[in-house]
Amino acid sequence: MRITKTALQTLRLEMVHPLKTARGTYGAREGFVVCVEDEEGRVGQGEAMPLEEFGTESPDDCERALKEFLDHLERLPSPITPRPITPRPPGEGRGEGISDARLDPRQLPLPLGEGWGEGLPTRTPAARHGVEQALLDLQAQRRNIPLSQLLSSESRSEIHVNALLGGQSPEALAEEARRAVAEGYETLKLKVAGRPLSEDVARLSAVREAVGRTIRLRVDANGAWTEEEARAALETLGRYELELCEQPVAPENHEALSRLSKHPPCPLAADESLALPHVTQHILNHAGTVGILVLKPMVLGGLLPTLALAREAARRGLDAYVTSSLDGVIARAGAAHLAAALPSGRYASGLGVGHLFKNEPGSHPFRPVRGRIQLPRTPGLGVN
Ligand SMILES: O=C(O)CCC(=O)c1ccccc1C(=O)O
Ligand SMILES: [Mg+2]
Repeated sequence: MRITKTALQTLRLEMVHPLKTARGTYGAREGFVVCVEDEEGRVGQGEAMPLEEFGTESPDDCERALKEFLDHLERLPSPITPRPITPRPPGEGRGEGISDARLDPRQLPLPLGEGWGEGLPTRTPAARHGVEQALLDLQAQRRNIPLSQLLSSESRSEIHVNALLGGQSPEALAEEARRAVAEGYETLKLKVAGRPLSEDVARLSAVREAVGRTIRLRVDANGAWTEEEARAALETLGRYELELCEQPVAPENHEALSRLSKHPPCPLAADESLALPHVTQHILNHAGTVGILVLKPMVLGGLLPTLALAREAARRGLDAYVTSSLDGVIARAGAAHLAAALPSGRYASGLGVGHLFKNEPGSHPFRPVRGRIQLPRTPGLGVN
């Protein structure tokens, strides 16, 4: 494979209503679309949508890094020859499109191995994500298989997604929750914390009352509770039967996560913590810190490093699910292919956010229907 042409475009995503989280309020998102073309005229697409407060580079650093990556790709003296993907022998667990050895950063099948320093895979994870995704799209197209199949030969054909409830008042939330359930969603997610606990109790109880007991409810505190607040909040909110809570306390505070996990009213999931490599290592090495990882490919530096982390987590008995970081269709499409290729599909993915954007394309395969995304069977990413 030879890259004959590359292109970089800016992408601005306006939100219909600002999304309020305990970490900040998002009115718009800004990033880049990367295109790479091979010698036969196929085009691969990737997205870089930095989210600095979640540990990615700034938009300026992202743009600089993208230009460097693309310049490097165009100047490669010899064609990139991705090594053939060897199927795993039967009886060795899940079949893997990409074998574990090739997920080692130094063995990446793409010319993106450099820049993996200490800690984070790269100091510019969003840029790396964009370029890697475009190259993977191209690679899957050349092999005539969907991206999910390139990532795992046993990828699932559909994934479940959660509805993200953006409402503030109990009434607005209850209405949104009813609509989501009527549409077919079985898992709902609600942002909590950053407000008095009594408000969150009223909000959660309104949602639980609106949807009944069979619907899974997850909450996300975005790291805003102190350990004591988290203990009280989880105990109180836990009465409404929570599927899990994302990031109850500050990302670096793995001691608090471990203590909270001792008698948890619901399972705990690490999200922002995974932007801190030493905390991720701690979580992997110490069973019982948290049971679930929330994987954001944009923060983790791409689909392959994220898949490597998910497999490592599975080997250590941890579960994981994929969410976007409020990305555009291209990045969500990549994340959906990845979600289909994860070792476990037990937890719904956080990829149902398209309706939050003003300029979301009208019809595409990654818009959830009845709370599910059917992965397209077309080669590559499946986005035009
Ligand atoms: O999980 C979802 O449904 C949407 C993703 C989401 O909540 C999110 C979006 C942007 C930044 C952070 C987060 C988060 O999960 O904390
Ligand atoms: Mg979260």
